Amino acid sequence: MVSFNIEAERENMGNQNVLIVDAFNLTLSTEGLPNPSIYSIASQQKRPPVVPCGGYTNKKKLMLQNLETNAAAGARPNNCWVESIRASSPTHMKSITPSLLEEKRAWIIRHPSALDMFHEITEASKGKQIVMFLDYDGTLSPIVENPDRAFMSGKMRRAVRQLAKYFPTAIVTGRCRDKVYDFVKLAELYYAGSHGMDIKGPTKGLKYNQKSKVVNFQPASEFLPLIDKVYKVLVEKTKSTPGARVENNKFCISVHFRCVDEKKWNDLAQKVKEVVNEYPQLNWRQGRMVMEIRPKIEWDKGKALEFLLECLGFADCSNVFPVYMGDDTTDEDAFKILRKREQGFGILVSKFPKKTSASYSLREPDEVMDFLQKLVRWKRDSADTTKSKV
Ligand SMILES: O=P(O)(O)OC[C@H]1O[C@H](O[C@H]2O[C@H](CO)[C@@H](O)[C@H](O)[C@H]2O)[C@H](O)[C@@H](O)[C@@H]1O
Repeated sequence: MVSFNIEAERENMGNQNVLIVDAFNLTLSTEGLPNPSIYSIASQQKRPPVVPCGGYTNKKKLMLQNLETNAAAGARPNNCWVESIRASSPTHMKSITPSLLEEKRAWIIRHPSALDMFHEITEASKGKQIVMFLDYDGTLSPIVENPDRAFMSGKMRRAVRQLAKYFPTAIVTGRCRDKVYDFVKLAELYYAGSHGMDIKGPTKGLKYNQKSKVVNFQPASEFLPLIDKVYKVLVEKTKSTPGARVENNKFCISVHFRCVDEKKWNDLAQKVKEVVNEYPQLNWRQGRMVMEIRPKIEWDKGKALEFLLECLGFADCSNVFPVYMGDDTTDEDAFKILRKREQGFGILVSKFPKKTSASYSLREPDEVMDFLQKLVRWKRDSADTTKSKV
């Protein structure tokens, strides 16, 4: 018998109702199962389930159908929710077995290390302007229990500062913009806080493109009073759950599960959902051990990336090469945009195989730093070569 970790994420976005089940993370007996490659189920009412390729045993089929039914009914089965939260931020790979290792190898072939593929990446960028987009938590800073103490190292800050000397660089985060600025402390960057709902350009002058505009954009500003109100309601409602923490991210709210006893996760999720259900203008998504409550508007990290490219004067350019690095489900919106535009690359930061639209992977923030430093050296060296030829 082989057991897998679980990841089942329900994205509850507007009228979408999507359940993604990641087979890497699904705790199932896989005895006699075919290759459990990554699959997803789009669950929309009245639409028949999309059955994953390949045959599955009845037991697995049944479980998938149950998940489907639950998602369509707007409910998440309790054990599924717990597993989904647990797997949103795995700390170790359970039961490493030959077939799991095989899966991991197959995943790495599909999403090779950006460090190993450095030459290919820089070759593909030749003649184009690289623009860097960096998520914060789990990408520039390691994941820690206390969100107020998610500091990035001095070495990482130096790497990002160097990076911004050569490439337009933006921090794109779920956090409140001011808070992430307090962590990063670099005035020469663009910052997109609250999942891109609060965007501001550099306050210290780096001008990369004649056409670049001054940036100050808040597409969800009318939601501010509502977010403040719901934040207070959530603080009140969750105060009886030991370890629960509610974070006001200005245009969105995070409810943290990381320090809550696993036995209380269902209960906490239920409380949060009850509050959110009271406000049809809001919805929620699951992040790493967190529920993120936000305005129901068509705006996300992917839209923020496109907006920033436009501000930088690269709206309809073919000579731009955006690179987006992130570790979380919300970063997938940006990875998808890059795929759609067929420009640049997404790099997923994860030690564990995950369903992703990113092209490459890096295991952890230290590898992100190595990649950024390498990019700076490459750019510097190519600038020196050009100079010596002149
Ligand atoms: O878009 P991001 O920059 O990745 O922000 C997403 C959430 O990040 C933070 O929470 C995460 O990091 C915490 C500190 O390491 C960790 O304790 C938590 O479990 C993670 O979910 C931030 O605190 C949240 O508000 C953001 O929504």
